[in-house]
Amino acid sequence: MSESILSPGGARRVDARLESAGLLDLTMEEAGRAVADAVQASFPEGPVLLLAGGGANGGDALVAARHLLTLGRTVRVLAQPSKHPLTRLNRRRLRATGGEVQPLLVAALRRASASAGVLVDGLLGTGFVPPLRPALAGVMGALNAAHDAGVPVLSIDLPSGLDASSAALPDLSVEADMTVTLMGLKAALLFGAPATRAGRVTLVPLRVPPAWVRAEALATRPGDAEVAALLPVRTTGAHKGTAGRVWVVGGHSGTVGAAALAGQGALRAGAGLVTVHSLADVPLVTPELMVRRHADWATALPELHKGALPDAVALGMGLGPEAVQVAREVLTWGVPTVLDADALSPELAGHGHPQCIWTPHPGEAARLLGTGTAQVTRDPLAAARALQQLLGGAVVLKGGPSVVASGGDGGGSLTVSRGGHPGMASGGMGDTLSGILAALLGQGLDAADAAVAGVRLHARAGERAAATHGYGLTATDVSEELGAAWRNLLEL
Ligand SMILES: NC(=O)C1=CN([C@@H]2O[C@H](COP(=O)(O)OP(=O)(O)OC[C@H]3O[C@@H](n4cnc5c(N)ncnc54)[C@H](OP(=O)(O)O)[C@@H]3O)[C@@H](O)[C@H]2O)[C@@H](O)CC1
Ligand SMILES: Nc1ncnc2c1ncn2[C@@H]1O[C@H](COP(=O)(O)OP(=O)(O)O)[C@@H](O)[C@H]1O
Repeated sequence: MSESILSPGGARRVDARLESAGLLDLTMEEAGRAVADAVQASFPEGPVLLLAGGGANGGDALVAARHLLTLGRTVRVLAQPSKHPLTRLNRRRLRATGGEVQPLLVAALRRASASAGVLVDGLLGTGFVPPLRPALAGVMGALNAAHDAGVPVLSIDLPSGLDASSAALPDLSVEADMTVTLMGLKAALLFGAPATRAGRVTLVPLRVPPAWVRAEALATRPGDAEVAALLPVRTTGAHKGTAGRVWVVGGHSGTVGAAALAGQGALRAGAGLVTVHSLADVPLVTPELMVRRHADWATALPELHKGALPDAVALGMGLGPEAVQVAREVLTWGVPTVLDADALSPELAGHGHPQCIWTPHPGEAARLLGTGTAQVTRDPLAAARALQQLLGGAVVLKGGPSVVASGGDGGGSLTVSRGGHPGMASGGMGDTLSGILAALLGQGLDAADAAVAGVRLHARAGERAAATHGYGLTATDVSEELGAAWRNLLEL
């Protein structure tokens, strides 16, 4: 199922709608109950120590405490004073059902955590506005010390101290083993170092009208069944000429492998016929690949243009200094084109067309946007959107996970890919992706669908290959798993 990614502002606007419908109390009840169920399922032993901040995140913790009491757990709650009406109401409800609430003091936290079976972090959620005030810094330090001493930590909505919409790690944040996030995912749970603070993330969608959440979503994360529905389907009469003819334009002295890997990726992603065009000698990594060596691009490109054009092109992988010039000319053909590596230049802005897919990693994205890599990785969703506006077509901002931005009416769409594996951080992995994307374009998908499906296929193949090769994963290993990955997606 597709999941929404919410900004703090978006979450607040949904809350406001719930409040005006008189439903916010019920939603907090549902959230707190889901937290209690998660504690019960994942940390069934020992006393539960809950820390409640003054906002609704603390309110969720107080509701959870009440449900845990009714489940027979030993519960201890340390809470900050609160002005939030629902949080105050739930503090009264907890007391009325026999629960005790004590002030949130560092010394009390240290004492209580020594015997706790699990610590529930309900200090700060999406309402946190950095920088952290010193009073809570001591509490969070003691909480992290308890975690380091072996007490498992479950965070509500997101680890306290993280800015929900940022992939930059603050100086101090809670380190959780598990995060129960509510209504939608948060960027901080998906990208960069903050995501590593969250532990295992479980999304509790809450029974909120889905249209309210969708209307506020920054981006979505499609489920595998939705991705599978995008994949091309062949009739029994399919032949190599109808399964997509792909050209790879790339390779240069010293980087010929890049073009070969893209060709291999295209073949394994179902392209009927794949030809690598290069000025260098490209290794025939697989005999099914066709390779044409040209003397120079100035002669080769007009000649190629006179003949039958392919269904898709992947361009730029190891292509070298002439990449921009070559890309400019190939883009005039109007053929669906993937632009990668050396073809990712700001000089090409305005030269693309709607059936282009641009595939920068964060360093290339920074070069395209005229900014720094840190700025791209701090907010990959904003960077992907800005790249799409600059370049048009679809943009894949690569990473773990990758973001796909595409244009269209109503501002286009942003999606975040699932899965992948850190073993995919090895040279050539992006070349394989370019070949996959070109293969999907060649089989008739439009740029937006090819980007979403291709990125997931690549990630799934990476997961499969990593099960055998771990961190020793190569791009070739990933290519070899593409057929099985495709079948996996269809079987879900
Ligand atoms: N529909 C949903 O998704 C639902 C969401 N729900 C939950 O609501 C949560 C959002 O709640 P929220 O808006 O009340 O904010 P929250 O995260 O508790 O933070 C506010 C508290 O933090 C404090 N504080 C702020 N900045 C600070 C700083 N720099 N340093 C120190 N303190 C700081 C601030 O203090 P104050 O400024 O008031 O003095 C106040 O006490 C959300 O994450 C989810 O858990 C559920 O209830 C069910 C429905
Ligand atoms: N930690 C990770 N988790 C998931 N995918 C990853 C990870 N690291 C790299 N990848 C994927 O591997 C590919 C690397 O691309 P790129 O950096 O362009 O490699 P190259 O230029 O060597 O071909 C991208 O598709 C990226 O999403």
